[in-house]
Amino acid sequence: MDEIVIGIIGGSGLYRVAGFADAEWRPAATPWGAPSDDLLHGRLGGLGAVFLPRHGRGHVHMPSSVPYRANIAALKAAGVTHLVAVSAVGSFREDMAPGDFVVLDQFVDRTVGRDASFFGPGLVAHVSLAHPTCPALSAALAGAARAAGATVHEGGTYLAMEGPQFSTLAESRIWRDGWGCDVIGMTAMPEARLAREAELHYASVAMVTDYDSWHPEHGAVQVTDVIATLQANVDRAGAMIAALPEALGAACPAGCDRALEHAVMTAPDARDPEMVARLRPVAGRVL
Ligand SMILES: CSC[C@H]1O[C@H](OP(=O)(O)O)[C@H](O)[C@@H]1O
Ligand SMILES: Nc1ncnc2[nH]cnc12
Repeated sequence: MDEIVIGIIGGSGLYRVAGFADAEWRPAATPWGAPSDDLLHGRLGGLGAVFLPRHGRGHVHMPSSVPYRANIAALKAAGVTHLVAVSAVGSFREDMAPGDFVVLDQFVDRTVGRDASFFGPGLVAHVSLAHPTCPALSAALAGAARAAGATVHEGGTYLAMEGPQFSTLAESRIWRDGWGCDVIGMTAMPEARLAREAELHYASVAMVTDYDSWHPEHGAVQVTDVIATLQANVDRAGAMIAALPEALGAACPAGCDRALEHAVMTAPDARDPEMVARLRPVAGRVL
């Protein structure tokens, strides 16, 4: 296996991580602009590690305006091979309670108008997204979350809504009762799509903060509930991240790092040279 570099995208409430050795914030630039913030480079349990707060320090980016492509491209360019996304979610399930961690394995995308691919006219590619997360990294992440003392659910379907408003009662009921989704948030898409295009091993852990709007015995979600639960969980999230290097080990059986192997459709002589140059930082391996 090539040298592992762990990437962490911190969601709402997770704007910094403690425990990185040799930590240094450094700016980054990509063909898709600047990422949400500088990247925190360091070492974690002997491995290279890079942290990026999805909304920026101080929470300045809306879910709709997070520069998702720049974020994934900057992490890839920083050498990240294994990417863990952390996010806050509402729960559609009684047994996925506030404070619990859910290691996601599926996503339903209800976002609109976000830039969801690195590819485009002049360089067309179609990766598989049937299994959007890396099974080996997800198992390691679940182990790390357990080691940190969290109640962990392995597997869960995340409904990605556009936001920024929370869902109506009718929407909440459709996604829960009709579509069978487990949790809801506003950011995992297009992040998961782009991680796959960038051939990263990708795993996503959702921290449940509320029961969205459907639960008859809980009031509809308010941002104050989300923040209160996140504040109570931030140390646990930090402990999970610290435990990750030791939990890693099993080789990926899914070939996440070769996702582009047969994905590019555009004939070599029909490719737009500018697109090819732009794509090199994320897809250079197959171009
Ligand atoms: C602060 S409540 C709504 C906000 O929280 C989640 O953020 P993230 O996914 O980055 O943890 C949700 O997606 C919304 O952006
Ligand atoms: N109920 C909810 N809906 C969307 N995003 C969320 N983030 C945390 N709770 C949420």
